[in-house]
Amino acid sequence: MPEGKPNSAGPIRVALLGCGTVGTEVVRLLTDQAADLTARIGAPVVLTGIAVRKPNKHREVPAELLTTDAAALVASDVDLVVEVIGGIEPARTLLLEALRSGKSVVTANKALLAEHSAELFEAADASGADLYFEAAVAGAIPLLRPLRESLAGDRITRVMGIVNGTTNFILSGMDATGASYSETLEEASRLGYAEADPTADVDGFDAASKAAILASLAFHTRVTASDVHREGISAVSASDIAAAKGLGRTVKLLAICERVTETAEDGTTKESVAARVHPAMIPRSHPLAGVNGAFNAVFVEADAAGEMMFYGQGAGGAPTASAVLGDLVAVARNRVHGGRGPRESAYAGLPVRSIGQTPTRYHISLDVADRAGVLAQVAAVFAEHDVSIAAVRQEGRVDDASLVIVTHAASDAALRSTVDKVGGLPVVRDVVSVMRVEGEEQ
Ligand SMILES: NC(=O)C1=CN([C@@H]2O[C@H](COP(=O)(O)OP(=O)(O)OC[C@H]3O[C@@H](n4cnc5c(N)ncnc54)[C@H](O)[C@@H]3O)[C@@H](O)[C@H]2O)C=CC1
Ligand SMILES: N[C@@H](CC=O)C(=O)O
Ligand code: NA
Repeated sequence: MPEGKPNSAGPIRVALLGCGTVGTEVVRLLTDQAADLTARIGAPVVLTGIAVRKPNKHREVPAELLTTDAAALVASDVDLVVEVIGGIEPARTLLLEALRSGKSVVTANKALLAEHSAELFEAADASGADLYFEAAVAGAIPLLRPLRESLAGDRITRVMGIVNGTTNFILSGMDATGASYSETLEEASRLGYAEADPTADVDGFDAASKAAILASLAFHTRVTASDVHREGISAVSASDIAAAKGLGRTVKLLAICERVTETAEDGTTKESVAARVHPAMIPRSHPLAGVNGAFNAVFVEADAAGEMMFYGQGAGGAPTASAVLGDLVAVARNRVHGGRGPRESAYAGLPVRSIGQTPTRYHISLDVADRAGVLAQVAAVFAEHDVSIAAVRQEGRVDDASLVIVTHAASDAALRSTVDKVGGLPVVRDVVSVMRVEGEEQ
């Protein structure tokens, strides 16, 4: 259907690709809320087929709609394709096919969007179809629509928060009850929070994809997952959590997307963007410290609006399906009444900086010999590498002591070589914990 042309012909015909945790809930909401959806859209929604891989698996969905031929379903007479399969292929090929033939797409697939949004948007533009993906970042929380639409008149400078429910569930469990990493991960999978391969969660790939999507929207620049510095939580130990607690902090996996403005000597300014995902210690008084379980929370800072916080359920079948349905209604309304949602906006084309160019603060906890001069030796190594110390705490025990150091902002490379050298000092028994620090005054 050409762009903007209203569909007064009848119902909105929808194909659903995938029927796992999210897909099942999408079908439930479409069924339970059919009358309200019809009233809100101005036309009934008809689910014409559900593409699955295992048709004999028990599901609470109409069996007669199931098909294993996703390509044929996409090629059939539908207005809208909802994709909740996940992963790159076959989702990419199916959605390109749908968009090229003028069918609008709603997807929750952050992995795909963080790698292939350019070709997906190109295909959507060529046919005048819509591409909506609110569920792809922070589950139920309306975040992408505010960035794409509500804040389109402002200048966003920073987007920072917790965007992965599984890792937040694990870290808050470790912090609150000392629960083990593996037990909590199993529970997160059972509750439908984790990705099909939970490595995507714990190694930070999922959060990095989300950071790429957020940075692209916030800074009108194409940022892909490979542009995002990524560290997961698999190296976060019970000692890190204990060290954080001892300092009135907690550990969270953060996604941080920043607009960086540098002023040259001649007064000219140069802008770039930086995006990173890593565990960080934050003060327990910080609003993100109280975000527990599978909840997500994201701060957005913009020049005119100031600071905003978006909070809610970031994972799980029903919360994610809520976001999918919201997009489905928006796209269906566009079909019924004419018009089209926003296109990709990558006009700014800002360069993306590497983490090496983005200084951060660090917490380092060392087991050291309890003897005079240890602090001086350790401090000398920091000075030698130009890593400035902001605070030091030393606690003596009978024959050894712990030394906790918090640095001022330092580059990743400088910090790594400092820690390597400090770890080799004869007076240092063990480097107990090294972690970035966020959310405090510099
Ligand atoms: N579970 C959650 O909390 C959230 C998930 N998402 C995203 O939503 C998407 C779906 O996630 P879940 O429902 O949790 O995953 P899931 O693994 O529970 O469901 C995916 C389903 O797709 C099926 N599938 C795989 N290949 C297929 C194919 N070729 N044709 C038809 N079906 C196929 C699988 O058998 C599975 O049943 C993913 O992109 C995920 O990243 C986004 C936000 C939250
Ligand atoms: N696996 C993801 C699901 C939602 O995006 C998460 O844990 O956040
Ligand atoms: Na969302």
